[in-house]
Amino acid sequence: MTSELSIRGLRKSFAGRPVLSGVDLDVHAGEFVAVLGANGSGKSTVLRCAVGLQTPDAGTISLAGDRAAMVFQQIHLVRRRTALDNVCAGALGRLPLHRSLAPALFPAALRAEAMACLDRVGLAGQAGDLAGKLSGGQQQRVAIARALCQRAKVILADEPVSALDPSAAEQVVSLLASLAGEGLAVAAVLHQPDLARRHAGRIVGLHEGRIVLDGPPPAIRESDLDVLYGHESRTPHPVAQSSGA
Ligand SMILES: Nc1ncnc2c1ncn2[C@@H]1O[C@H](COP(=O)(O)OP(=O)(O)OP(=O)(O)O)[C@@H](O)[C@H]1O
Repeated sequence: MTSELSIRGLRKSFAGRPVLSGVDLDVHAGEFVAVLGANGSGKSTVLRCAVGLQTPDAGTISLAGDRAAMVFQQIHLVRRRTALDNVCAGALGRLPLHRSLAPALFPAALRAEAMACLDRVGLAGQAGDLAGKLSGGQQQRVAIARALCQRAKVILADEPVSALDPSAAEQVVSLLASLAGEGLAVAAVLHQPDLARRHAGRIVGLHEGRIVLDGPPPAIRESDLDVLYGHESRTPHPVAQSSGA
């Protein structure tokens, strides 16, 4: 398995308080990793460092491709633009400036690519709808299509379903799993262990800035999750790293 994202010895402190204390994590092509952990355990900081939104104090982050794309809980679409225009925005960084200034100037090839991305998330039929008129789940799928339009091989999603109802959440997590099935490397911070168990190939648990669980869902015991979320005082029993790391 190819490691598309490789994190080694990641450390980060805020105002002298350690938040990450040496995180090692690989995410491979074709893999959907769910990152679980209590509030404040450092999950978002790992993803934000991986995508370059935070600067680590120490450690290395290696990407096989040239970038990772990020999907957030706050979806950040331009509500008054169509779904298609929003997806095109994922490609703005690689357009010449004069082509990027307004949607009417976007090249036809980009529109076609954005359409294909919308099709991958099951929303080709909503391409012309204003983003602000779509449901929350549809908006998150548009944001995922926008990430696909960045042509990244790694998609990192930070609580992508925390604001969605259970049915939309299921759909979005299932979509992330299917994109991994197409060969992308996908990691998502989730606060829903049941969704992680149903859809992820691997669960990684963070506790006080360290990875303390790492394995396929059947290897993760309920008691391990209890410890992760602070229902028990002992540290979780570590699970062996999945193959290929
Ligand atoms: N930019 C920042 N400045 C100061 N402190 C920060 C910053 N970003 C994160 N922190 C702190 O670092 C700790 C870990 O934050 P992080 O967002 O990574 O945790 P998390 O596991 O994603 O939590 P949650 O589940 O609540 O989103 C928290 O105590 C948070 O307040």
